[in-house]
Amino acid sequence: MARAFLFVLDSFGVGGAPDAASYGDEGADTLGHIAEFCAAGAADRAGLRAGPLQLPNMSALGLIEIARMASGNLPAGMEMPERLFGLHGAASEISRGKDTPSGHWEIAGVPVRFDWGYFPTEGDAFPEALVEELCARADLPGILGNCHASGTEIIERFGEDHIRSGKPICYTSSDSVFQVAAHETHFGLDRLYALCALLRDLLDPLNIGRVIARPFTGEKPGRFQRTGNRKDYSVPPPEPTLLDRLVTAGRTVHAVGKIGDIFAHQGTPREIKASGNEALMAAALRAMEEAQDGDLVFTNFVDFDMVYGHRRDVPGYAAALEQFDLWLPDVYRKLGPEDMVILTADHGCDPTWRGTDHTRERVPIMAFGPSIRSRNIGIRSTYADIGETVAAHLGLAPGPHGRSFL
Ligand SMILES: O=P(O)(O)O[C@H]1O[C@H](CO)[C@@H](O)[C@H]1O
Ligand SMILES: [Mn+2]
Ligand SMILES: [Mn+2]
Repeated sequence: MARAFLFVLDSFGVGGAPDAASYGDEGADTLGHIAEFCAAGAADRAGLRAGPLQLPNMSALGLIEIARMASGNLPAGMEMPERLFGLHGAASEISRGKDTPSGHWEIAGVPVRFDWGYFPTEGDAFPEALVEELCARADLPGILGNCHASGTEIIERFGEDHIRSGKPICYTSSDSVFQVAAHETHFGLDRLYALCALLRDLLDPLNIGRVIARPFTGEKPGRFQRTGNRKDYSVPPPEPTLLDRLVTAGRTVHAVGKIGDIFAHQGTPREIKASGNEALMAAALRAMEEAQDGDLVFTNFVDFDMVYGHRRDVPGYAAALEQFDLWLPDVYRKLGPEDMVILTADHGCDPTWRGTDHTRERVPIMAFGPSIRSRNIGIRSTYADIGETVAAHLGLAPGPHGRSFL
């Protein structure tokens, strides 16, 4: 029997979402703009990388053709491969949110057709009654922030005040999210987690998708650093996902990185934590060795989004892609004759775009394995086709959303 390995390059969009304009994202193109900056010499960084974007392995898996199909543009400066391997295509998202849970759940066969709750961009972000209840129940002297913000900027701004006052830094973004930044030792990591768990309960009636704990260390601006102890408190998916279906069928889902958190720990009997793309890839490769016939290894590579996309760091994003590309032969070497790998993404986060939020884009689909012949699978109308393909590959009955491209 076969095994499946699903790798989500968090935020690696390829532009061209048909509904981008209604998100203010018309023209956003994570891959296209990174390639353009690289080709123009605008993504050189001493000691890190230089010149045109080099992704030879993903190009051989059809990435250049994917970009052309998805956005209408060829990524600048990238070299055309001599021949292609595997299935290649792109997918549009039908879930309304361009957030991580919506993207992952849709990949796992469950599009999100309802609207999440969001916090206002003007004035205080959080309702007064909520803040009062939070402070009373968690015995807090108040909160800092209470606005839309970039997570690294807001700890620079309020970090010292937070250490002095003991007030947690609370902020949001264009996602359905309540984020709490607090110092790992001055405030305490367990106390931060307890606060986020309490918030999770308080925010359910407002239909907020996620509460995120954002612990940091350091004593003053310029020295504050977020740690790998980030923790997401997601609401559970609205229907059984591919992961639940696999577990019901007696399979093991190996959830690497933040997959467990994203699925609210449903259908993730085995969770493997790692911080940083390199450690995540090492963990994924180990899980590939351990996976049995019929299993799924599902890995999220969060750095693309968290460390480079939201930070609008083009050279950093380009270097992370180039590094990831070099790991692909190691992935290939772990495959048995019936196995399949799918590389995809959950939304865009164009590092050249205004603001610091996600961007509505199509995502790439690159599927490969020793027994998978090269074929163009076109533009799929939902990410759910990815989950249905994994389901078909692993011998599950079809689910209610999406269609397998096998
Ligand atoms: O700016 P930071 O804290 O990285 O937050 C970003 O990360 C969150 C989850 O992806 C997004 O909602 C966005 O706000
Ligand atoms: Mn994401
Ligand atoms: Mn993000």
